[in-house]
Amino acid sequence: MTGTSAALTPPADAIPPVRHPEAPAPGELLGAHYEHCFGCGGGQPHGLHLAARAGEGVTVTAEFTVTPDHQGAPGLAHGGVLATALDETLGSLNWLLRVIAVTGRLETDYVRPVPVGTVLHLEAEVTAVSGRKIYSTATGRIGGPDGPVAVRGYALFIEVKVDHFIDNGRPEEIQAAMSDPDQVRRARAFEVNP
Ligand SMILES: CCCCCCCCCCCC(=O)SCCNC(=O)CCNC(=O)[C@H](O)C(C)(C)COP(=O)(O)OP(=O)(O)OC[C@H]1O[C@@H](n2cnc3c(N)ncnc32)[C@H](O)[C@@H]1OP(=O)(O)O
Repeated sequence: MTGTSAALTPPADAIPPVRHPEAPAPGELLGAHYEHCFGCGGGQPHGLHLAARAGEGVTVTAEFTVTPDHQGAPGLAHGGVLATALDETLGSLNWLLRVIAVTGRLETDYVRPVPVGTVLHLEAEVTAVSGRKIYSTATGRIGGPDGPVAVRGYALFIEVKVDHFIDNGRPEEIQAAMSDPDQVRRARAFEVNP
């Protein structure tokens, strides 16, 4: 069974997404937006280390290798970890819009079990924008980029100001991220257009 709730159906007056003119070129790796992000950061030994690449329009592709650290049942990926991979891939789309946004709602269909050692091939696209609301979908395939679908995700991201992070994040990490001498890395920690 598949499908999404009404909250994930764009309203009639939603508009198509507009790729930012300075978005990374199709084929370019996006890189980690924050070293300590569980989804993409290199500083998380058991994280997903998901690598996303810009596609055409407002689309991305990404890969994530399931390791023994990501198990739920013996030899199988944990469903929450797979949701994280979808969330991270969907979240990276907002970089192509150059909008700061957080996940408001994420729905997931689990279609096939995903064994440890599998490379999950993800693709995602923004389907519509309505004010602060960004609607997007993703699929994760196994056995290759054209292999069978194992997971699907549907999300609503909500645009926020950088204050969302500054006001709500733990001060230690906020201070550390803001005092990073690298201006681009400092901006991307908060997913801000540098
Ligand atoms: C290179 C890599 C780059 C970057 C790559 C980055 C990848 C990151 C991937 C991971 C992303 C995350 O995990 S983000 C972390 C997980 N998410 C969070 O922590 C968010 C926690 N929630 C919140 O802070 C808040 O609820 C917000 C910001 C989402 C919304 O609060 P708000 O700003 O007060 O806005 P609010 O008025 O409530 O909502 C605005 C509109 O959205 C709708 N709305 C809000 N929430 C929902 C919802 N759950 N389901 C349906 N609709 C919703 C409202 O009805 C309203 O519609 P209308 O009345 O206007 O029609």
